[in-house]
Amino acid sequence: MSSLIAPHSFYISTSQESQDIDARTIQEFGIESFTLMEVAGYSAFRDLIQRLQPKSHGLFFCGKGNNAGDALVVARYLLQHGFDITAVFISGTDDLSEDTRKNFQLLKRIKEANSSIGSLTIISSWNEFDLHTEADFVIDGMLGTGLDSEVRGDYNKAITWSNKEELPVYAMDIPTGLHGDTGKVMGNAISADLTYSFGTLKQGLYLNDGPGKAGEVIYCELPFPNHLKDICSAYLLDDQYVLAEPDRSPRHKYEAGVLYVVAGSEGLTGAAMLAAQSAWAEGIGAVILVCPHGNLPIYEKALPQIIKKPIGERDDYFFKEEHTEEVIATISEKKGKVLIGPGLGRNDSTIGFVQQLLETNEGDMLLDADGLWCLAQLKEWNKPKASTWILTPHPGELSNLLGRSIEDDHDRLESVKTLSTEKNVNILSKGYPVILGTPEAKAYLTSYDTRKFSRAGFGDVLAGKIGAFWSRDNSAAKSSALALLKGKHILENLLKADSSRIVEPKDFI
Ligand SMILES: NC(=O)C1=CN([C@@H]2O[C@H](COP(=O)(O)OP(=O)(O)OC[C@H]3O[C@@H](n4cnc5c(N)ncnc54)[C@H](OP(=O)(O)O)[C@@H]3O)[C@@H](O)[C@H]2O)[C@@H](O)CC1
Ligand SMILES: [K+]
Repeated sequence: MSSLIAPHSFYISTSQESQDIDARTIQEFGIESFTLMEVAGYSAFRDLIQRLQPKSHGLFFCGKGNNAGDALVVARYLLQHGFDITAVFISGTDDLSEDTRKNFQLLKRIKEANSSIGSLTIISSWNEFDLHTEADFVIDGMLGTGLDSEVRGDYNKAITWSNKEELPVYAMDIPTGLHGDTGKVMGNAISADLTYSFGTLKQGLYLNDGPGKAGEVIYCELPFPNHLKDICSAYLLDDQYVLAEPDRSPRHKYEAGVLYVVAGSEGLTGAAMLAAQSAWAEGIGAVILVCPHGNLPIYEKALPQIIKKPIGERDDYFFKEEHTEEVIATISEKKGKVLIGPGLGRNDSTIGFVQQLLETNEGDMLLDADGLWCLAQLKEWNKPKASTWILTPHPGELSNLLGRSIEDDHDRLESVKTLSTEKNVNILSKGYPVILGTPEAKAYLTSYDTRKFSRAGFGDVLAGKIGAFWSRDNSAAKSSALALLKGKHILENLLKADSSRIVEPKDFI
């Protein structure tokens, strides 16, 4: 069982899922759509008013669907607070959705009733909009989850105009033109500084072009009943719910966790060292490096604190099939987790060794680097029933495991969900975002910039950390999440001290 229970504010939905939750809240639960729109707009307003210059001038770009209605609610509140509002209806005002039409009436009515509030200017088509209009900010209420194809007509012009101006842009729900599921730009998309995501976080905000287009994402709660939100199966990873690290004060050396690192052939010992050092730095009871005997002198010198278990003969510099039994006996000595892969190499006999180990070792295994390559060569994955696996592929390795290329991050998300469920494994798919898939068909996405971790060596450090956390905490998902968040915190601190700093794997040990 996955132990990561995300609070509802971290639920990620597809457009269809959010429309279903909307519809069921209205029809089954009995909250009217007009009320939902009011709550959406009001919660965006509450945040916005703290960011905007008092009584400044906002341009509200509106479509004709409910996304525009959200923007008009914001406009009504800001108008009452003395802001000047220019509402530009890209498709005119004749064909507005029912709730949006009502909000349009309310906006006009509030101005008519109060002459002392801000000014209200209505522009009924893009053609009537003066391109030299001076304003302080843009509210994007053109298209939300209703986007169904590449952006059409004057929306394109409004997006291009906005992207050329230097004004801050605040998007309602999704930046116009960004696909809510894939995060791809549909021909053209507005670049927002901030996006208010209503009711659930929209998946597209975190995939492909999403992070670049959405800017900061703020979740706005809507009165959806919790049980309806449970159709979501993706979540944003966050410290708030990934529980604090397990207790670091060991009662007995081995009770604080044992990690076997099966790694490091000749010429590739650096990877094994990074992984072992990274795990050791987490203060676990023991890190036991299981290595080909010939490489022992290198490790004796470089890793004095780490227990070494040399395998085979003094002239064995890589793992061979004949080592399988000895390795199984070694990793069965004490209860622990096994990290296999860093710097193993791809010798035929090493591949045979790894494959035998995968099929016969009943314990829990974390497969990284060459370990994944060996797995990908197998037609069938005969994972022993009792064992839990965590796989940590980068996009190329994920492609190998799938036996096909991956188109983009949306494809990667779908593939990780399917593969982890079908194969009953945990998959930590590296990339931006990192996607953590569990056998229960749940996916957790990182929200910070993981691109700094793409250089060689970071994978070994991450694998060491996951292994260390896993050796102390029995949940594969939580261990993976703790390791990711640890990297995030270290990165934030390093960049706080020096924002231009080039980070290296050893910074994260
Ligand atoms: N439902 C609720 O309870 C709540 C919903 N909420 C809000 O509603 C939003 C969803 O609203 P929605 O479903 O009305 O769709 P929306 O994004 O406004 O656009 C639809 C219009 O766009 C048009 N159009 C489509 N594709 C296009 C393209 N490529 N290029 C150009 N035009 C295109 C299409 O017109 P067409 O041209 O097809 O006639 C259609 O009329 C959601 O994101 C959230 O903000 C919140 O208030 C909370 C409660
Ligand atoms: K929008």
